[in-house]
Amino acid sequence: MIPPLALDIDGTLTTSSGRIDPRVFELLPEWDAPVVFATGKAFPYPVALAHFLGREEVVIAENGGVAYVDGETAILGDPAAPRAVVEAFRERGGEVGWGDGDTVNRWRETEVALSLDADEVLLREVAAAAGGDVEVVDTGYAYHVKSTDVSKGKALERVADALDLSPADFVAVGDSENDVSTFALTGESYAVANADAAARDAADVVLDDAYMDGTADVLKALRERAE
Ligand SMILES: O=C(O)COP(=O)(O)O
Ligand SMILES: [Mg+2]
Repeated sequence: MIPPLALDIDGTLTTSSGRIDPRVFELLPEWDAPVVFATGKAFPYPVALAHFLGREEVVIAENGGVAYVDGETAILGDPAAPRAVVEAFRERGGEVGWGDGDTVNRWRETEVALSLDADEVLLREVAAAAGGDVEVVDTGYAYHVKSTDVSKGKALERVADALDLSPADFVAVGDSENDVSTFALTGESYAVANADAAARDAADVVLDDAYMDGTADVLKALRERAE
């Protein structure tokens, strides 16, 4: 049987330049099991990806702060503490760094994402001063200021339950520290070759190939195994 998938987006379904790899549109529309997009990006991004793949929209956004399955949205984190940290960071001269409009944060419900150009040392200092409830996660694409009790893994437990599955039924592919909680719960976990140290350590297998080259290899192998 073809297994359900829990797929990270940035660094996993993309090219090295951050574009969605065209093989996503070949391999995923016909995948005959649930596909959960589990991302640090805001809610509309994975919804749009699922929509334009013609798939059911089953998504985890904001590193687990938002989950959507069976037409129901669950907000799984309180934005107050992360927002207060970013406010204090700004008061000390820090900049979120996305420029005017800030579509990165516009639709965020539970956390705040900052550009990698932001002052990381100051951000971590301000977050540490807030006590243990807030953490800074570096995905390689942004710094995320989030509640410590929010994770992609916890959200996957909820989504899997709604699908009458267990997280252990899933195969996960990812590339960064925000995928570690997913890797801990899924039956099989793969880190693409571009993955950071945390994801490499947590994965069952570190792939030889990077970005979608690695992910496509996993998907092809899973399909062959199911035949
Ligand atoms: O938006 C980010 O920072 C990372 O997103 P990802 O979880 O899909 O890799
Ligand atoms: Mg990623």
